[in-house]
Amino acid sequence: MESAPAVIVAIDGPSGTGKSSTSKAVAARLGLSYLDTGAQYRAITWWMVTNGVDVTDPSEIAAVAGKPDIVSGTDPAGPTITVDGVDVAGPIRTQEVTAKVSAVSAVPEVRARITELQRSIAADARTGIVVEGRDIGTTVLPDADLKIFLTASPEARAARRSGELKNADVDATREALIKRDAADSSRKTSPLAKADDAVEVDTTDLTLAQVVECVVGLVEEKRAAK
Ligand SMILES: Nc1ncnc2c1ncn2[C@@H]1O[C@H](COP(=O)(O)OP(=O)(O)O)[C@@H](O)[C@H]1O
Ligand SMILES: Nc1ccn([C@@H]2O[C@H](COP(=O)(O)OP(=O)(O)O)[C@@H](O)[C@H]2O)c(=O)n1
Repeated sequence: MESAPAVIVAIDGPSGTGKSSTSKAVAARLGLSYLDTGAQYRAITWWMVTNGVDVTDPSEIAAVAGKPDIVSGTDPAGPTITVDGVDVAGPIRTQEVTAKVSAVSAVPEVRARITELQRSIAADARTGIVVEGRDIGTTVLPDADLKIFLTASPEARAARRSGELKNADVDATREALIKRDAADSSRKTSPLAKADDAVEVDTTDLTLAQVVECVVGLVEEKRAAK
């Protein structure tokens, strides 16, 4: 029997809409690989900060964008991320990296490098892959079999995020999210955007389990039609 063709799923949307949790669960359920592209942009930002690069200067960022070696492990049960062999899963989630990542990810040389890495990881995924980010459906994998664009109200997103961070103030978290989304949506090179052929799912009043069911159903429909 021939094995099923690889299926490529792109999941995009603003921060806190449930991309990572949904993508991991869908990939695990369907036996697919999983790639968190936000973690890659956070990793290159962490490297810039650690190496004293002035992240307010795009030309300084561009000049060293090719230096760090970023490797992503794509098992949805235990995704990993290293920079030059160092495990950075923890350090990439600090407030400092979160505050600086939009500036670094807006630099075209950074996007070109990370996009190439993402495409090669997707091409290597034997059974297929769920790739989550901001520009996967529009730019990185425009021929994906299924594109999902997750949304949720800023209040729901801030409540979810501040639930994860100890002592986080919901209002401050909401303002920070809105600011980062605005930066990500307004940059020139491949901004956060819904692809014309993406299915939009508003997760404000859905549980994570409901979102996962919805996406698994859509992937299965696409697989059946392949
Ligand atoms: N539909 C949902 N309802 C409630 N909480 C959710 C839902 N989806 C995700 N979450 C929670 O919200 C937080 C942010 O989700 P995450 O998947 O990291 O979002 P994103 O990757 O879009 O930033 C996590 O703590 C996650 O468990
Ligand atoms: N495909 C992507 C994914 C993330 N990013 C950038 O990386 C940042 C962090 O992404 P993330 O997915 O870890 O963010 P959270 O929503 O998890 O907080 C975003 O705010 C964007 O600036 C991007 O530019 N393109």
